Amino acid sequence: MKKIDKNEKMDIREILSDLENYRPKRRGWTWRKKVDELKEGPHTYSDCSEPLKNSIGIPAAVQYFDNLDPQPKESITTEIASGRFEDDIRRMRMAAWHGADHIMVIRTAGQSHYDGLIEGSPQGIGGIPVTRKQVRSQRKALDLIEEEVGRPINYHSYVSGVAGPDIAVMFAEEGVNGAHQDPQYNILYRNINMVRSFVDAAESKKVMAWAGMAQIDGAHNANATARDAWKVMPELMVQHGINSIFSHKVGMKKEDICLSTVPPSAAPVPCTKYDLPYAVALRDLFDEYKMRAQQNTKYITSSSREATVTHVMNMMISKLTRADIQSTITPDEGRNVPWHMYNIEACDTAKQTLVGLDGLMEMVELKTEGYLPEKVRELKERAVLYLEELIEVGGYFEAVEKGFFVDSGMYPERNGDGIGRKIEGGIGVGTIFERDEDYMAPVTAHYGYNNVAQYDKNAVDNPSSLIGGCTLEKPEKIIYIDELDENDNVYARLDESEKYRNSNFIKPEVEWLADGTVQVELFLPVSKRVAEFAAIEFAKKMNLKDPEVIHLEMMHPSEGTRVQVKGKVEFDLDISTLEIPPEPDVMTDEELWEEIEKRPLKVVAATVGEDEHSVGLREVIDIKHGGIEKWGIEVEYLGTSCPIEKLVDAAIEVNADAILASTIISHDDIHYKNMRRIHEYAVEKGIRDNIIIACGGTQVTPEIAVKQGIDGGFGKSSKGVHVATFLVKKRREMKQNEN
Ligand SMILES: Cc1ncc(COP(=O)(O)O)c(/C=N\CC[C@H](N)C(=O)O)c1O
Repeated sequence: MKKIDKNEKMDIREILSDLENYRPKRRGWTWRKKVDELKEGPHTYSDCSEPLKNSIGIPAAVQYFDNLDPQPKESITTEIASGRFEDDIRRMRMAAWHGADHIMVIRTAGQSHYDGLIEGSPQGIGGIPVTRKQVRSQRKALDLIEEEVGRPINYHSYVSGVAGPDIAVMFAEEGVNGAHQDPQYNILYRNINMVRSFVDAAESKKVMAWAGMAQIDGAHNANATARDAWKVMPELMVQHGINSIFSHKVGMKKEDICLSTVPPSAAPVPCTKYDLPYAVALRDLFDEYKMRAQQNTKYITSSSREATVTHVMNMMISKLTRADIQSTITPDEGRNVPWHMYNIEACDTAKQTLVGLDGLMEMVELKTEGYLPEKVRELKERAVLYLEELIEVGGYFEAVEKGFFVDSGMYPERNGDGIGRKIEGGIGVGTIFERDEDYMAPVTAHYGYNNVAQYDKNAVDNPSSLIGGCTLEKPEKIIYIDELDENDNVYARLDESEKYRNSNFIKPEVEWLADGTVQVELFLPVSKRVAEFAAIEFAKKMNLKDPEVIHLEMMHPSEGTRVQVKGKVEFDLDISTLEIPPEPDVMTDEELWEEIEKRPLKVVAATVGEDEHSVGLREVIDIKHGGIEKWGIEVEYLGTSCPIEKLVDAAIEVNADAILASTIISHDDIHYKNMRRIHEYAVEKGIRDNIIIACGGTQVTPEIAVKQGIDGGFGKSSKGVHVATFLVKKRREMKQNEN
C-alpha cells in the first residue's frame, strides 16, 4: 500500500478496497521503547520514550518551543468510536499525531449479548459494531498511520459477552493487539451465566495468549457502578487477582496482563487520601503485572474543564506509583459521544502532564511512615480478609451468588446490596457440556480436553496439523464476508457524504464527516433555569438546528450562568471562494537573535498626529508582549501625538535604521495621510533611501499603507515578530540594492 502524505486526507475508499486480501503486518502488543536520559533540544528527560517522526506537540510546544514533542514512556490510549468506523479512521490519524499509540474502539451498545460474530459494517450506537470488516479496515488504516508517525500503534477492542471466544479467534486472525477480557465483567455487568463466562474466558484467553495480545481486565467497571467508588477498593484487588491468576494459569504471560485500575474517587472528596494508598497497595500486590491506569469517570460531569483536572490528578497518581498504559477518557465523555477535538484534548492532557512531571520520582518519595503506609496495609488486609471469606463460603461462584460484589459497604462492612447472580442463572445458563471421550478439534490454541492422539499422537501439540493448519496458520482459510445489507453499509454512508469527501465543500463536524455540529459557549446574566431555555432561543436565532444544551454551570444564582449549546448548521462552504492572504512572514527567535547580535538595529517609534492610543505600538515594542526589543532591537520611543517632523528629525539625530509609526484614528483617512507625510518628509530631508518606514494600526490595510510610499504596513493582528522579521528582511534587501 502506498504511504500516506500528511498533506493528503486518507482515502477511505482505498482503505476499503481489496480488504479480503488484507493481512495484518504483525501480531501482539508493542510497548514503547524507553530512552534513558532522552535529549530533546536543550532538555534531558528521565521518563520518556523514542520520539515520533511526525507529530503535533501541545499548543505551547507549537507556539513557543518549535514543536518540541517528547513522548512519555507510558502507552497512551484514546477511546474512539462514533458509530461509523469509516469516520473513526480520520480521528485515529489525528490522535496518533497527538501521541496516542493505543487505539481502543468502543463497541456498539449491547454487543455483549450477540451470540456470534456480526458481519459487514453496520452503523453503531455510541460505539461501532465490532465486525471482521471493520477490524480489518481500521487495522489496515493504522498500518499506514503508524508509518506516518513512526511508531507502532496498538489496536484494541473487547473480547466479552456470549460470543467472547468467537471474537477472540477473529481478533487473533486479524492481528488485533489488545483486548479487554474478564469473565467477571460478563457476570456482574452483563448478567451472563458465570459458568459459561469462565469457560468462555479460558478459551478466549488461550487464543489471546497465542496471539500475544495484551489483556485489560474489567475492574474499572466496579468503580463506575459502586455507590461510593472508594468503598470497593478491597474487592477490586480481589477481582484483579481472580482475573490475573486465572489468565496466567490459562497461559498468558504476566507482562501481557494489565490491571485496569482507576483512582476511585474525585474532588471535592479528599481524593488523594483514598486514591494514592490504593494505587500503592495494588502495585505492591501485583508487581509482576502491568498497570493500565484508567481515568475516573464515575464522578465525571458535563464540565470538560473539571474532567480534565480529574485526569491530571489521576495522572499524578500514575506518576507517583506506576502506569504502563495511561488510558485517556475524553473530557466530553460526561455529555457526548466523544468528539474529535476531545479525543485530541485528552491525548494532549496526558502528554502535557506526564512530560511536565518528568523525573518526579527523582525528586520526591512516598512516605514510609504515617498515614500512607498505614492506609496501604489496611487496604491489603481488607482485601485478604475478603478473599478468605470468599473461599470460606465455597469460592467465587458461591460468593457472587451471595452478592459479595459491588456491595456499597467497605469490606468487611456489608450493606447487602451487592450485585447477586445465580450460579444457575443468567444468559447462556445450561450451555456448558462435558466434552465426550472422543472429542477432537483440529485447531490451534484450543483450551482444555482435545483428544487428538486418537488420530495422530504426533499432532497432540499441533492439532491443526491434522488439517494442514487452521485459520491461525492459514489465513486463506478465513471466510471473509463483505456487506450483506444493501442499505445499512459503509458504501451507502460514504455516498451520503460524498459531496464533502476530498472536495472544496466543507461543513463543521464533531463525529462524522459533515455532521454539521457546532458548539456555542454563552454567559447569560440570569438564573440557571432561565439560562437553559434562553440559550436554546439564542441558538435558534443563530440558525442552529436541533439546539441542545450540553452544559450548564451556575456562576451565581441570579447574576449569571455559563451555558454550552450544540446544534447543527445546515449550510456548507466552498473553500475555493475564500480569499486567503499569504501567511505572514516570520523568522524564528534564534534567527532574529543571531541577526541583531551581528548587525544591531535601531528604530525611532511614536504614535503620530493627534493620536493618544499607545497600546498597539507598545505591544509591538515591549519585551513583555513579545515586542521587537525581545531580539535586541534598540528603540527610541517618542510617545503619543508626535508630530511627523519630530519623528523623522529624531531618526536623523540617532541615525536610526527605521521609523515605526502607529495611528489608530482613521477618520478622513488621516492614518494614511500621516504615512504619506512621513515618506515625503523623509525624502525632503534626504534620508528616504536609507531608512525603513513601517506604519501600523488597527485600521491599517497593508496594501493601502504601502501605496502611501512607506515600506511596510501592519494591521491589527500584527505582532512584534512580524515587525522584527520585516525590519531585518527589508534591511537585507536595501543592502543588496546598494551593492
Ligand atoms: C471488561 C470489559 N469488556 C467489555 C467491555 C465493553 O463491552 P460491551 O459494552 O459490549 O459490553 C467493557 C466496557 N468498558 C470498556 C470501556 C472503558 N471506558 C475502558 O476504557 O475500560 C469492559 O470493561
